[in-house]
Amino acid sequence: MSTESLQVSESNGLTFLEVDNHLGSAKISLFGGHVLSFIPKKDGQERLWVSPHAYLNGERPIRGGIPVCWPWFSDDHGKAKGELPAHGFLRTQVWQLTSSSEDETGTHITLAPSFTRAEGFEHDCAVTLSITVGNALTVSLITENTGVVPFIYNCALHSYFHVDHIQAVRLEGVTGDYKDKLDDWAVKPTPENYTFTGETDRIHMSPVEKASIVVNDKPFTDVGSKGHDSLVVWNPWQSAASISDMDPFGYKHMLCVESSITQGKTLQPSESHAMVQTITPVLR
Ligand SMILES: O=P(O)(O)OC[C@H]1O[C@H](O)[C@H](O)[C@@H](O)[C@@H]1O
Repeated sequence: MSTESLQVSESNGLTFLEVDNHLGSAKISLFGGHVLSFIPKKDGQERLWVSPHAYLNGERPIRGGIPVCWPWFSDDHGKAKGELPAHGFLRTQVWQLTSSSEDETGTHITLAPSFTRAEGFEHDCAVTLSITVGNALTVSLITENTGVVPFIYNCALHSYFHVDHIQAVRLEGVTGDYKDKLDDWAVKPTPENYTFTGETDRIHMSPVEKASIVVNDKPFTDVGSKGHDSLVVWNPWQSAASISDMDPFGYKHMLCVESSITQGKTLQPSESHAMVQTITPVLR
């Protein structure tokens, strides 16, 4: 069965899915099950950011787009930092395209990773990434316990959003307290006027359903989340200079707003859970 809005391409040993329908276009790498681009047709403006220095050859996780973090977030795997891969082992493996279809709402794609069991997480489960490219981009990360004992996992859709200039950005809709990774996890109230003037690495513990990225006082991208327990906000600022796949000024054009489960989600046998991020363009 063919899906006319979907083309497959190869480059540097990686396979990409290129989606182009009457509502939007997107590019997805099977390495990492990783969305790289989303351009809604209504305004033709890219919503995601990929570093010009990203490794697009399978050597490293891709810097930008929507990395899939699972079954742990960051280095929260219970071992010493560096002993296991940061953000888990899905973003560095080749995924399979398991289905595709199209209708008037857009193109629907499902992907599955090659394996879900590795050092640090040895449970029976199935993971599916379901992507719809339409007026909005919807990405659902579904985890199912296919075994006979409960397990606990964390995850994130670690989206890098394109912004014209980080100093012209305000994040709206985020409330409650956050844990500040840059200040020994001190708990602080979310600023009322949420702007960016330096390195930022925060786990917001109120699972707000909609955050809005406002650029030059105009809403640009809405980030909807469901099935999450937190929202991570990250910009490396000038420490981007020490990240090998970013350049020193890369931080100016990106903001990570990550729909996340960071407090541990328990799944009983046969239970499944979907964490969903919806990226909706706001027309100017
Ligand atoms: O460099 P990576 O492993 O892709 O992680 C990039 C970033 O991801 C998250 O946002 C974490 O909160 C940050 O502490 C981390 O630096």
